[in-house]
Amino acid sequence: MKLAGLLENHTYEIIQGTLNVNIKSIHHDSRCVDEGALFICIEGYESDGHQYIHSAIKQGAVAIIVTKEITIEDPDILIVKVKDARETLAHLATRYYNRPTSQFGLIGVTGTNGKTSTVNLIERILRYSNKKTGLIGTIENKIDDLVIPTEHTTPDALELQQLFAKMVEANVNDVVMEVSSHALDLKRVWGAEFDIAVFTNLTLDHLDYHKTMEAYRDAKLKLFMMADDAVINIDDPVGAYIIENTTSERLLTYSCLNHEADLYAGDIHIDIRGTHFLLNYEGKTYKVDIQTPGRFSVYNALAAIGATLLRGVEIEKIVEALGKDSIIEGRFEVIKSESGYYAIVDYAHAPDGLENVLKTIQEFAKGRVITVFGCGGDRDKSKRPIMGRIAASYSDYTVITSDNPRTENPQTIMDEVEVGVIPLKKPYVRIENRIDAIKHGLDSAQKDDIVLVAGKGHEDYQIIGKTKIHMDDKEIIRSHIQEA
Ligand SMILES: CC(=O)N[C@H]1[C@@H](OP(=O)(O)OP(=O)(O)OC[C@H]2O[C@@H](n3ccc(=O)[nH]c3=O)[C@H](O)[C@@H]2O)O[C@H](CO)[C@@H](O)[C@@H]1O[C@H](C)C(=O)N[C@@H](C)C(=O)N[C@H](CCC(=O)O)C(=O)O
Ligand SMILES: Nc1ncnc2c1ncn2[C@@H]1O[C@H](COP(=O)(O)OP(=O)(O)OP(=O)(O)O)[C@@H](O)[C@H]1O
Ligand SMILES: N[C@H](CCC[C@H](N)C(=O)O)C(=O)O
Ligand SMILES: [Mg+2]
Repeated sequence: MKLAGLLENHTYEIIQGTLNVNIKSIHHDSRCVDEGALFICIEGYESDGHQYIHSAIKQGAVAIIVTKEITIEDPDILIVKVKDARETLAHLATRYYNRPTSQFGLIGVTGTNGKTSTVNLIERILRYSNKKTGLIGTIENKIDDLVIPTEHTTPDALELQQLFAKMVEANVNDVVMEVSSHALDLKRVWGAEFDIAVFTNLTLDHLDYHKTMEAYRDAKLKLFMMADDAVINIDDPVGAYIIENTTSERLLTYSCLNHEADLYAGDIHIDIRGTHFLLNYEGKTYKVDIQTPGRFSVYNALAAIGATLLRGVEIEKIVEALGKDSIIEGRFEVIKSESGYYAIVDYAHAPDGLENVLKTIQEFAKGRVITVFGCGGDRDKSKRPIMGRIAASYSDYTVITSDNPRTENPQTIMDEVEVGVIPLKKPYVRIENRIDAIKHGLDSAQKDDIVLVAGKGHEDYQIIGKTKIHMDDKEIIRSHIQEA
């Protein structure tokens, strides 16, 4: 493919060489460069792509895109300068793969919590209505039944467009994806043609990256400048801000508090196995049953209902699909022990998520609540004492442990969590080893107690330093208790 065509409608400056060069592949990682490749240099958070130009050329790169002044001895190498390498990467990737998102319906879900849950519900509803789907998210990527493992919630622009192109090849009708705030800020979804954008909620998280809640909110808002239609939670104050600023033409609002919303859920009943509510839509009432407990699950269901309605699925079919299959891996998964207590594995890893899950548990807990949790390293530190306070206030006993410490000292992370726990003057313990912590939580439980194991949900690993070891909360629980 000629670079001239790929760069059409983009601003750039040729430093040396001719645009007539044939590009066989595009890479931003020098380690992947092969013969005939275009190498695009990104100034990143950890390193600078410009450092790797020479090794890229050695490996066969014929063209380099830069944002800095550089000189190269080989006059045959094409050098092009652009202003924003991440935007250029997305522009090139979109064109290289022939604008795949113009070939299917694309739904993007953003918000602090509930993206994975909502995306999976949407996929299940669409599949239940006989659509062929693609899914991109935290747990995995999927093309119809084919599961593709993933590292990121939202892949980088190159990987993303390549994945979209595979979805086109597989003739999918609809793709539903999680769009993280990092992805929006780093232009990973730049150039994707969204039909629908969904807003779940905005609460404290990721301030290590965005610095302020306003910047975090405005990163999320970008998705609502890219989509034709939008589905918005108006119970979250940021919903109004999005409605004010979005360029989407058609809006569907949802709420559990405001009868004026397009989709309103009332008469909510929660038990340990699920949630039941009455949905008001276009003057009619529908009884909805989902298999995840909690008000937050009602919000996720409403978001999924809104998105699939906009994709043309009939309301009756949607309600039927939700009733059949709405359990999501690692999201409020319940394991009952033979001796009559329950363990719940959940991915709550931010204050709002943890509070929602614990409030839900309070609604049906007959015995004591024991919470085992920690916070991830190299991530927003401000949430640690807040999560500590929330855990201790809603639990009878708190076990502070390690999550993914990454390059931080786990004891320091636990110290920061403990700062929030201490003032509540309730029983707690620190056990760094997560396996021992979970076992201790379970051993402390009696009939009717609930042991919440939070933070890692579906994750089957623990990241210590830069190393991943196998660790699976559900597996640990199942091997330690007799299941009922
Ligand atoms: C802040 C962030 O998201 N950073 C991501 C980003 O890094 P970066 O662009 O700054 O890249 P860098 O590592 O500094 O390297 C700069 C450039 O040099 C290149 N390079 C590097 C080394 C080399 O030998 N040769 C080479 O060419 C790299 O390919 C890159 O182009 O691009 C990298 C490659 O795609 C990602 O691995 C990296 O994810 C980091 C590790 C990360 O942890 N990101 C998390 C926070 C994230 O994105 N999370 C969200 C979910 C959040 C949520 O749940 O809401 C997600 O969407 O997953
Ligand atoms: N709508 C919601 N509102 C608040 N909390 C929620 C909601 N849905 C789920 N949660 C809580 O947040 C946790 C994470 O949910 P989920 O994985 O769906 O969110 P996410 O937005 O995909 O997270 P991530 O940013 O890690 O991808 C759940 O395990 C649950 O505890
Ligand atoms: N997508 C979230 C996942 C957090 C999961 C938790 N187990 C952790 O490692 O902090 C993040 O990157 O902040
Ligand atoms: Mg997710």
